[in-house]
Amino acid sequence: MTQTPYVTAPSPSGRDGIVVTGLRRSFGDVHAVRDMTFTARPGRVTALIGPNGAGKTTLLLMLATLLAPDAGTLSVAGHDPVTSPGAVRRATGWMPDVLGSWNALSVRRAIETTALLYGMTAERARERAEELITLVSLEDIASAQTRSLSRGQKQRLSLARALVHDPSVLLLDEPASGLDPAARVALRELVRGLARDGRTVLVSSHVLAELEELADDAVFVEQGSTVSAERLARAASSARPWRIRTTGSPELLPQALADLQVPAAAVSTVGDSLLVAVSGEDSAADLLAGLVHRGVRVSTFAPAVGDFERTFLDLDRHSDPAERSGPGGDGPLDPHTGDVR
Ligand SMILES: Nc1ncnc2c1ncn2[C@@H]1O[C@H](COP(=O)(O)OP(=O)(O)OP(=O)(O)O)[C@@H](O)[C@H]1O
Repeated sequence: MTQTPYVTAPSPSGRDGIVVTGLRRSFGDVHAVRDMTFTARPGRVTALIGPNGAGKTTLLLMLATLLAPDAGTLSVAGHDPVTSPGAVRRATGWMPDVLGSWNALSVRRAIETTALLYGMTAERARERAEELITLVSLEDIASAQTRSLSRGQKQRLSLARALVHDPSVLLLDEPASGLDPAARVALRELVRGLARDGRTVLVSSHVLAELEELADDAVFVEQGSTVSAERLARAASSARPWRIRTTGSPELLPQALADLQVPAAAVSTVGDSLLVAVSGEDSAADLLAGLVHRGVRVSTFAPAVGDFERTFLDLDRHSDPAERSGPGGDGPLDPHTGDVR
């Protein structure tokens, strides 16, 4: 995707972002969304993180006016999706996890048609389609029928359609799914640029590694409920593994760790690294200073996993098993696949 996105200043209503309070939605006796409360702020990318079945898509559908809540309040760009769906749709770009497209239309015509549905003139719709085709790098297949697109190409078309009316709020459900590594990097740059211009971006994914570099903020969801700030703080303060690699004499590091009275149970070996469980950034800084002081030549000293992943795994460790029966998310999340283990 190109680095020169077509973006204009978002509408002033974008200043309001997304505000969700006490949201609930059930399907029969399946409580997909039990109690969600969070804010996604303009100018920032907010990650919606949770295992399969946690209620992310159900939430996004309610924000996009496509599903009515049973209880709670919602505000999108200052409008209520229940009472003002038209205003919310004008302000919101929605990228679903699976593209529903007009199979026989070309990529170009599909975007033009979306633009016409948003009330643009035929000429403006043609211009807008070209802008977006360039933006998401679909130039080579602009004339191809959408039925022939690969999954990754469909994702790009879906994003282009979400951006047609230059929305101030973007709801992206698994946007990187099916993209190759280069396209993922381009998507990240594009989405970050859209947020920098003042848009509110809410991105759902269960692949945490993907979200680490994309998002500014995170909302964690488990079994239909957002995780409280208190539980997040508890998770953040618990011991986490740091990866340490050294050059030079291999016995120096274990010796220095012993001198620093790091318990043997806190140390494990993975490949050519040691993983050391450390509580908090200050302790990590002290440990690094201690190693260097003892002459250890440290070449790598970093958290073994990303922040989102660590927090999610810690949440799982600290959760009450009695609370863990629900419509989904019954086991810990595999941070790479997002599957429940
Ligand atoms: N229309 C529906 N009818 C019945 N149950 C539903 C419906 N939509 C969702 N559910 C159930 O609600 C729960 C939450 O589903 P949802 O799709 O919101 O989760 P998700 O977090 O988006 O999951 P994933 O990461 O797998 O996409 C699941 O148990 C799902 O089976």
